[in-house]
Parts: sequence; structure tokens; C-alpha cells
Amino acid sequence: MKIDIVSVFPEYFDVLNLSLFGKAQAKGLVEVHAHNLRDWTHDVHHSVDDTPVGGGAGMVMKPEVWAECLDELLGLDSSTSESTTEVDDVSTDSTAAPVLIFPNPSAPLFTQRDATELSHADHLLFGCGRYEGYDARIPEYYRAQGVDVREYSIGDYVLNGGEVAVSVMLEAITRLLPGFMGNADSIVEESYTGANALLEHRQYTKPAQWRGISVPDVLLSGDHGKVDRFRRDEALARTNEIRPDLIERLDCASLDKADRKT
Ligand SMILES: Nc1cc(-c2ccc3ccn(Cc4ccccc4)c3c2)n[nH]1
Repeated sequence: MKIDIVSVFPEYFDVLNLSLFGKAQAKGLVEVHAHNLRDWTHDVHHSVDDTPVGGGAGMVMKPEVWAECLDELLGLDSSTSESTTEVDDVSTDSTAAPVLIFPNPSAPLFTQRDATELSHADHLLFGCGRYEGYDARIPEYYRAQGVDVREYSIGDYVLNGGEVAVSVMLEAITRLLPGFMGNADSIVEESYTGANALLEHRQYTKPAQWRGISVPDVLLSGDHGKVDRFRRDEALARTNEIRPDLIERLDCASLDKADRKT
């Protein structure tokens, strides 16, 4: 998977050369390039923002600078940059067509389902906004050019820019790549995966007794059937208590009879 990230703080992503992500790059699972949006400016101040049309506080990121950058990274012919007519998809090979992703506080929530879908992409291009955000015509223009453009919030809280959100989405996406995580099994069992996402059951390790607190006896029974049932019951109970909204999304057909008694 090729990953391009555009930001006015590209050094923020130096951290991706460490730990698991660094190993994944060394193994050729991912190829990451962080770009400085200011490299596509031409004025002495390297301006990337301007005042909002219609007034209001703060500054908005200029469409021209983003367009020069994105045209280049998307392989779009800049001579067509003035055209607003819809053209064929950016790439005849739909598997190679990049997905252009903008974090945005006023966008749909990024979910595990989105992470799973995007983990199958060949090329992701993330655009990190700052200030009060980017000119709304940027995503509009590239959608009209046939680019698969996504805008996502990562939660109901306000960040200062898109960099943190890109880091969150990148981790959720790339950890699903085959070979990225040491133990593939740990991904399959996780909560939030698939259509029947439940919160995870509580985890314990040795010692069985610690500071007067014991692990649940059933986990010491050696009866895997009972352990599985205990964990499923607890996952359902915890989800019902902490995130009842996830229960509403459960595919009822998949709940086995025992669950319905819980
Ligand atoms: N889930 C989530 C995403 C963001 C986010 C993403 C990109 C940008 C670019 C600029 N800002 C600052 C901003 C704050 C408030 C209103 C508008 C812009 C961003 C915030 N905040 N929270």
C-alpha cells in the first residue's frame, strides 16, 4: 500500500518510521511519503491560507495550493485543472486509483468498517487541513474529476488540524494489512470488527490472585466451551451497559439462542 500524506507539519509523521510502522515499511507492506503543502506555494511567504469569503473568524486553506499539490500526487494533468466537467475515473485501473481522504470535524464518523474497506486500497492520499479547514471546493472539484474522495471525523471533539486524525485512521487501517501485526489471530477476535461488533470481554493474566483480587474461576477451569460462553456473555453485558448503540447495530440473526437469554 502506497500512502501519501500532505501537511504543513510533515515532520509530525516522522514517528511512522518507528515501531511496527517502521518494520512494515522495511518489509515493503507500506510505502509512506509525507509532503509539505508549502512546497506547492510560489509566494515569498509560502501562503496556504486566506480570510474566509463572507467574513468570520480565522483563516481558510486556499484551493489553488491544494490543487497544485493534489494534481501532482494524483497524477492529474494540470492543464485540465480549470475544467469542471466530469471526466472518466482518474485511473482506468480501479484498483490503483488513489482514495483521497480529508479529516474534517463536520464529516461522518470514521468506523472500523471504513478502516477495513480502506485496508484493501492500493493508494491512500491524506490531506491534513489546519486553521478553520480547507476551501469546500477542493473535495467538490476532485469528486467531479472522478476521484474517490472521503471526509471523516474521528470523534465528537475538536482538534487543531488533521494530523492527529490521520495518525488515528492510518493505525486503524494499516494494522489490518496481512503481515503487519505479529499475531493475526489477535485481529480476528477484536471488538468493533465485522457486522457484529461487541466490546471486548475483560482480559486477565497471571497471577490468578493479585493483591486479594482473583480472576474469574471459569477462566481457570480449562473448559474452553465454558470460557467462550463466559467471555461472550460478558462482552454482550458490557456492550449493553457501556455502548448500547452498538447493540442496535447487531445483526440479530447472528445472535445465537443463548445470547437471547442474556
Ligand atoms: N474529529 C475531528 C477532526 C477534526 C479536524 C480535522 C481537520 C481539521 C483542519 C482544521 N481543523 C481545526 C478546526 C476546528 C474546528 C472547526 C474547523 C476546523 C481540523 C479539525 N477535529 N475533530
